Amino acid sequence: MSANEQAGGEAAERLVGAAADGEDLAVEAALRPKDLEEFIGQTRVREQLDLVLRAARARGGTADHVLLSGSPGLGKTTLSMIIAAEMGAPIRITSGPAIQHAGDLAAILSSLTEGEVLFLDEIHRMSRPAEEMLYMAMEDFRVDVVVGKGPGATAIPLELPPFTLVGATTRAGLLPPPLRDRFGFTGHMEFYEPPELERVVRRSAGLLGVEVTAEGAAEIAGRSRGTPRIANRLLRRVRDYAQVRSDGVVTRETATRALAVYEVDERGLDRLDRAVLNALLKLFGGGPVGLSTLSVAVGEERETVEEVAEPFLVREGLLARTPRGRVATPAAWHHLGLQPPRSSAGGGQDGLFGG
Ligand SMILES: Nc1ncnc2c1ncn2[C@@H]1O[C@H](COP(=O)(O)OP(=O)(O)OP(=O)(O)O)[C@@H](O)[C@H]1O
Repeated sequence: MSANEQAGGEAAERLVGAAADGEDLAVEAALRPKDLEEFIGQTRVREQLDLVLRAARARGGTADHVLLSGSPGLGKTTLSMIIAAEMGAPIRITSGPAIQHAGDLAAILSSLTEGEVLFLDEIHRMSRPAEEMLYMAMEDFRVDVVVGKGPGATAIPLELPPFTLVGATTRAGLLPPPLRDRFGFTGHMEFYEPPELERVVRRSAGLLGVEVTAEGAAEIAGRSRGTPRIANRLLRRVRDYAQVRSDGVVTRETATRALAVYEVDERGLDRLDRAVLNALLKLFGGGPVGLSTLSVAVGEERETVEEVAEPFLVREGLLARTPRGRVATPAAWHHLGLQPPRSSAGGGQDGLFGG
């Protein structure tokens, strides 16, 4: 298991981790919007996709291949299902890591029906030979199936029905250009704004039969790190709290109390995030400090700090990665209610953050 996967696994266990955990998988199907109209936010991608799909429908053809990039939990799987639904087509779901041999991909491709949507999650993690087979399949709707080995091996061409590939990746930059170029449309999914997440929370509460006030939804939305999956997960934990400790209604107060129990603060930071900031501010005066030293101080693996905690802290403008080490921003001091020391306030010292 790579450091990346390990960190991803850790993330899945966190209440604010963006990767899906077992409970998410069980309830997500019920919470997924079924068409573009119902899909909240992502205005640009939604409008662009709407045009692509309408045009394909008007031509009576199959939609172009679509690449969706963006962090986990932003709705890539949901959008792929919507694409299939809008095209009135069935969908087949698989992922890059599940396709280790070109033969695995050939088996899937050869069983597709005309117009079917093939959703390939984590497309950047496919094996090289499978990737090369995919180039031809995407462009010419044809694959060469190699039979036999060594000098006697022969390639048997196999015609495929036209299909739509929807590829999803957290890192579009990792895709080889020949693969990227074969997608007719690329949609980049952004993190959601709090009002959009508020709508996600209210919609999900409706589907789960949970009563939520506008303030309650806003409180959960503000702690959801721009991610619908996290918003839905926090909603379920707040619902539990509301059922056990109050009258079942999710208000601002129940949300605040429940998320205090789960150690998710008003900005969506959890125990690990705060431990990193605390160490950086209290032990190292705001930095700069090296990643290894910081990790030892927190009692976590280097990879956990770097891949699980830091990306969100950087995104939130609380921590900066500089050539000299990790540095806290003035916002970090403010968030933890601490006063930056005048002379050694991390970036303030060298004017990185304007003193
Ligand atoms: N725009 C949206 N409106 C409402 N709910 C959404 C939206 N986007 C995502 N969700 C909800 O968030 C959950 C996670 O979405 P989804 O599984 O599509 O994310 P993903 O990007 O495919 O994640 P991963 O990369 O981990 O596979 C789903 O339950 C879905 O209901």
